[in-house]
Amino acid sequence: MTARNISRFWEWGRKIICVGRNYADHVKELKNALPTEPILFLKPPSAYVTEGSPILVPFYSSNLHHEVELGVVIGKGGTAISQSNAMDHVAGYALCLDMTARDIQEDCKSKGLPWTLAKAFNTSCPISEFIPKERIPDPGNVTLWLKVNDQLRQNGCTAQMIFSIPFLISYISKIITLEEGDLILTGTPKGVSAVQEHDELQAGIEDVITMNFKVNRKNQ
Ligand SMILES: CC(=O)CC(=O)C(=O)O
Ligand SMILES: [Mg+2]
Repeated sequence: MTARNISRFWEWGRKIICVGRNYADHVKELKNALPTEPILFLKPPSAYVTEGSPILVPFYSSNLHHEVELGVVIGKGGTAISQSNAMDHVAGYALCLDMTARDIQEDCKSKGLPWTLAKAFNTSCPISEFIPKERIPDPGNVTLWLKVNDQLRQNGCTAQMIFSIPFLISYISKIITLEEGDLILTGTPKGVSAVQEHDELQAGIEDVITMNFKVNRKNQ
């Protein structure tokens, strides 16, 4: 059997674990309460979409939002990983969008229902190429940005995260065993907004990477 290549981790069928409300400015813009512990939810591997394929608006939503996030790709699995060892479990990073059907999320929140329909639909996790760990020496201090049709909507620094990457790896791995190829989405800074069919999204991490996606017809 040929060895699998971590640079195509999205083909492995591993977990996508997402952290919500990890930036105070985004918590404020959505009028949510600041979390005292990380808020976690999952996306299935079928949520992945890579450049060249479109983001599809789910047929049941009329308010699809972008959320630009730093993704952490796990290179070495583990359970109850300590914060001090956490970065040894990281293979690299990916720039990610946590596409969110905001109208559906608000409805789920008001009814006390899970966020699956709002967060886990096909193409809800656009990702960049794999970024080897060495290319981001300090993931706790990099700037992420996102433009819609050339207009800057999000521009935030990972230094503003409420829960750091080592803390998140340690916290998550006490609850959900991490495996090689898993991806952790670390939350979005402020500036989330709606996208429409035919919009063009561009996002980047400083001078490390950029990625482009088109928004396309409804996903049904
Ligand atoms: C309110 C949210 O959708 C939480 C989330 O995903 C985030 O990044 O924050
Ligand atoms: Mg998010």
